Amino acid sequence: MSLKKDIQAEIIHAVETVQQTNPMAGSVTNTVTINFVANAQLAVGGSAAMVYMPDEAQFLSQAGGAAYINMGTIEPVYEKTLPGMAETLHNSAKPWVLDPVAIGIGELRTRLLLAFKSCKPSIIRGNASEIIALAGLWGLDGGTKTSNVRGVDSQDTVSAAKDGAVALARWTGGAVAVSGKQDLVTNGSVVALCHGGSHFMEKITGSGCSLGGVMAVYATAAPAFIAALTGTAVYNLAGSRAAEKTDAPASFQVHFLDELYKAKPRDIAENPFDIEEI
Ligand SMILES: Nc1ncnc2c1ncn2[C@@H]1O[C@H](COP(=O)(O)OP(=O)(O)OP(=O)(O)O)[C@@H](O)[C@H]1O
Ligand SMILES: Cc1ncsc1CCO
Ligand SMILES: [Mg+2]
Repeated sequence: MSLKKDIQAEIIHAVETVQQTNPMAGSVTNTVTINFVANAQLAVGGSAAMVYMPDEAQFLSQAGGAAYINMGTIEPVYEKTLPGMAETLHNSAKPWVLDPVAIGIGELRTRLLLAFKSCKPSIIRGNASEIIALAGLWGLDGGTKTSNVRGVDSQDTVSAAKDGAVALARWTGGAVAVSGKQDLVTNGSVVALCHGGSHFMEKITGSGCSLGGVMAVYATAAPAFIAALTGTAVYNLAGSRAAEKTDAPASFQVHFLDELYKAKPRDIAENPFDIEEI
């Protein structure tokens, strides 16, 4: 079988396993999009739980099959919550997803993101500006501390983040997913370019945050690269289908959740992507 066919078979297996087993992936995630993250995790067949406190994060890290840390809005308590949570996940070889939202803003976020370097997130998911900036913050090739981060929305192209994504994946030994008009997903030796989605995904907040939460759900059932690809594929599929049903963002968000829920394993695996071995 070709590499692409192998990957598609693994995607089907990941989707079916999640739909059959309702796995829990706990999150510490931002207060802007927390509800959308939970709803997206439920729509693909997972179970969601969101916490803030250190002991609760420890509990979820052990109870869940994977976990999600999203840095979008941080609180002083996160200084106690997040480093311990990331260490527990790393030490217990539990898959975890990091979304370095708003990297570059503020001293605490920078300190927390630096501390995650040694905890090697299984999947790093971000838009292009965030991936370039994280590779720079961690001192890896392909990153630059002067990426065009301005807030939480990307100011860079996905292709500009390729070197940083590959360097991050080689550091963690996991996968990196860069979102945008096309999505780039890599494990450091294979780069997939994934197509689909809709421009409306830029007009609703949290399409990226919720994608990170969905990747954590798939990471309970599949290796990091497959989990990242599966999340990316179901988002592109559901986004394209939702855009056929509406011409405005609020109803797009409703249709999008419905299409996440309705997406079939084979259709997800067959959503278009190209593979490059590097
Ligand atoms: N112009 C576009 N066309 C098609 N799909 C898109 C487009 N922009 C974003 N997407 C899709 O939207 C999802 C989120 O990507 P995006 O880059 O907007 O994340 P983000 O900036 O981190 O979002 P947020 O921070 O609001 O959660 C991905 O599935 C991506 O494929
Ligand atoms: C808008 C916004 N601000 C902090 S987190 C967040 C959600 C999208 O990343
Ligand atoms: Mg984001």
